[in-house]
Amino acid sequence: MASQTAVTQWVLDHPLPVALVGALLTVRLLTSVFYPAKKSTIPHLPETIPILSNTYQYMTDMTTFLARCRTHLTAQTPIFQFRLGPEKIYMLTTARNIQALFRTSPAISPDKFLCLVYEHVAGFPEKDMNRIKADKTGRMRTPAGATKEGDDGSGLDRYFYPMHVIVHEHLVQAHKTDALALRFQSLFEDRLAKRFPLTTDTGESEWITALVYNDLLLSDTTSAATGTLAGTRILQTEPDLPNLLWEMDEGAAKLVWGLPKWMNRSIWRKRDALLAACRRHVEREWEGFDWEGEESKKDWEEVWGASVTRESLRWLKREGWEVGSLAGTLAVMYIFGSNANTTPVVGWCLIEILRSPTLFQTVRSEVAKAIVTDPVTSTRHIDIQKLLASPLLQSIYVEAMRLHVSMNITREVMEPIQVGGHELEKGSLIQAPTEVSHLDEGIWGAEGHPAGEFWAERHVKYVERVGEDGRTEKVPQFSMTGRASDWYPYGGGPSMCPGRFFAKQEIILTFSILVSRFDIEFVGWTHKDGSPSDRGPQNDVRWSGAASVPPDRDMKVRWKRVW
Ligand code: HEM
Repeated sequence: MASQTAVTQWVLDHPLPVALVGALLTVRLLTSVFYPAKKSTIPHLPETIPILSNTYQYMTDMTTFLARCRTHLTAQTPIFQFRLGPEKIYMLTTARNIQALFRTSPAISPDKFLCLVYEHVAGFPEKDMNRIKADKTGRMRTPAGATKEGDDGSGLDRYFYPMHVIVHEHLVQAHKTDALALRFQSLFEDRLAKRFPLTTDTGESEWITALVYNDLLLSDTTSAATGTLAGTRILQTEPDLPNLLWEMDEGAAKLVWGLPKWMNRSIWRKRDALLAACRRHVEREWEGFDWEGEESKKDWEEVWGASVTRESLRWLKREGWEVGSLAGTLAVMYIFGSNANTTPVVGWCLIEILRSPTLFQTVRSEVAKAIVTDPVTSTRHIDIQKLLASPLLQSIYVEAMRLHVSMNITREVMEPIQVGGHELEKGSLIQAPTEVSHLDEGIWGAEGHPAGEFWAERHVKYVERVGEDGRTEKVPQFSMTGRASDWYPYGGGPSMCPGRFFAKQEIILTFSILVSRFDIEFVGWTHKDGSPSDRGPQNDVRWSGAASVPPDRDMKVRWKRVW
């Protein structure tokens, strides 16, 4: 009787795992009826209870699941399969297989995963979700499945292609990205000037003790990046926006796969709060904005921010999409998705630079080469193009992304396709976990610098060059030769992240501005609330497989602005 009560109590105390196991058992039963096992040469990921164990671990403990993937995915066995409930998933690695995944082919589509994001995270209304799900025509001008030559898809209700065109015109083109980077730089420096005012007597600010990640980056970088992409007006009318965004971030990875509302109401409430703020903004500003005027042609204006945001929303409205889809696009593509992925990487770059006094000084000298002084006003600024040319700074950026972006890049098999000598079944999913390729010792390991460790110079090589005086000298060069395909934090192929150029500029600019304009002293490691911690930060495993992974602890520093 006592043990029966204990079991009942355990069940009552653990509603989530119990409900999940119940649901999985049902799925298992239905699956064995509707999906009878077919013979396949692709090995299965071992598990104790068929379908259940792997699914449960995938949903509840991605870090351990990915650690198992790292042991099972090898050069000899670069692909295996497992079931995530009713879905068959192939997990794969090696540059060759990844390249196959990223090629433009009607047999492979990235849309299913994006649809999950639109539906569960961006909250697109049902009618619009049906339009997106019905669009099987891909991102190319010629619709996938076009039957006659010259078919340009006119007359079809397309979503992915027109959005692809807008995003590429306004985000990928170099002059657009450069304009965004300049805007970010000026908004970020304005924030810093307000927060760390220079005193008239010393020309420097007061010393301030603060947490690098939770105090500074989560507020000041977020405001500058949001102001750049989504405009500064929304930050004035919805001042709580940065908090809403980071509150939603706590559970966003769980939302993607459609976690039912009753299982975690607070995550849904936070999502709804961010979406509601964006919806209010769209409703408040739409009518008053002159959609034909001068402002509507600029690279940036304060109401919608970057032209990519304005043009995405303009297109959706013109094509009859509901206001909920406009708000979801603003919230998830241009506010949440961008901040939630760039900020953790900036955080890691800073943590690595500041924890080593030698690296801090080296980075400072490197950034100094990109500082330009105006001959008339004597004011200084950082020249972004010079900064981005630095081999060391690029290497630090690539290294932080390698170690701290963990995404299972997902594709759907639309037609049976051969990958790595195996035929993959139509209707199944393929995932390439960045965590497996990015931590591969054989690819990234170097003597004294194992793949799992941060090494600022991992992507710098020294090449001989004949100088102007005729003497041979060794100069540093940024290099990923031979391993570029094993680094894919931005995915690849037609759906490759179009924000990657801006993200790189934002990340390198942010840590360079802080390191060059501030004197900084390390005080100690802390928990997120500022209480002392006995260790430095590690990846916060709750984000594994789904995003850039933030640090689970923080770094307390004393700093003052010196210019
Ligand atoms: C470190 C920062 C970032 C990371 C790691 C990242 C990563 C990714 C990944 C992995 C994808 C899916 C690619 C695929 O399936 O092949 C993606 C898509 C996308 N990203 Fe990013 N991203 C970052 C920053 C940004 C920024 C700053 C923006 C916007 C300004 C952005 C906008 C988008 C959009 C619009 C898509 C969808 C593309 C499509 O469906 O064709 N991302 N991103």
